[in-house]
Amino acid sequence: MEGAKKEMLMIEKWLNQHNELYTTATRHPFTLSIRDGSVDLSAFKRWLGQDYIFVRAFVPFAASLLLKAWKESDDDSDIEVILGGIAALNDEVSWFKREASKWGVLLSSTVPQKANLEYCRFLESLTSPEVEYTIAVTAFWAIEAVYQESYAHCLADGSKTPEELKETCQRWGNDGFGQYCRTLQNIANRRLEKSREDIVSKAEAMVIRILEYEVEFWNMSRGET
Ligand SMILES: Cc1ncc(CN)c(N)n1
Repeated sequence: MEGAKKEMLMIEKWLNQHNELYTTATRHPFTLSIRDGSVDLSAFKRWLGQDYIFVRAFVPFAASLLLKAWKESDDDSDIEVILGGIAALNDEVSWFKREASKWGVLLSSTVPQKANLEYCRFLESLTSPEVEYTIAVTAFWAIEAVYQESYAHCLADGSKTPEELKETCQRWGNDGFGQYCRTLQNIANRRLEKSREDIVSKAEAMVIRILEYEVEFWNMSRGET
């Protein structure tokens, strides 16, 4: 419409403001090496073992988010979206077990590295009832979005992703997961629009921390820690 200026939504605004950090998280050398086919398979196996541990901690966080949505959300459909996400995580746990056995990664003896332990501890802190739904759902979106963006890039035009890693990339890079992340983003934006200034600032700080944790998580694939 002529003359009408569209207000930028909160998350879009943050992604512009923190573009450098977002790009570091979503175009990390590890995922770029998958995309260009130069990936070191031992790095991939390290990532696989560590991510299985992370996902196991992510499930209780998602469950706590479901409880917050039930208590605090102004829209009933949020619960269905989050429940769908939890169902996908159920599949994800089974997939990790199958994939680990395919690659000879022994999950039972995989020791969580420092960056993973710290990220999991952070997730656990977000399960507290004192953490508001708006903050938690924004965190949930950010965590899922980094994987979606990173792995979709491994499948996009010009990628040379090895055949045996395409299924991994599909898991988070598929269109359905992309749509799910956009729905989470819409929920977070809707809540942020209605939130007090201090909640919005807290949510922004949360997104920055998550992007930093995600970068540290990818860094673990180098196996230096
Ligand atoms: C570290 C991390 N971040 C995000 C996701 C996507 N669920 C994951 N599996 N692992």
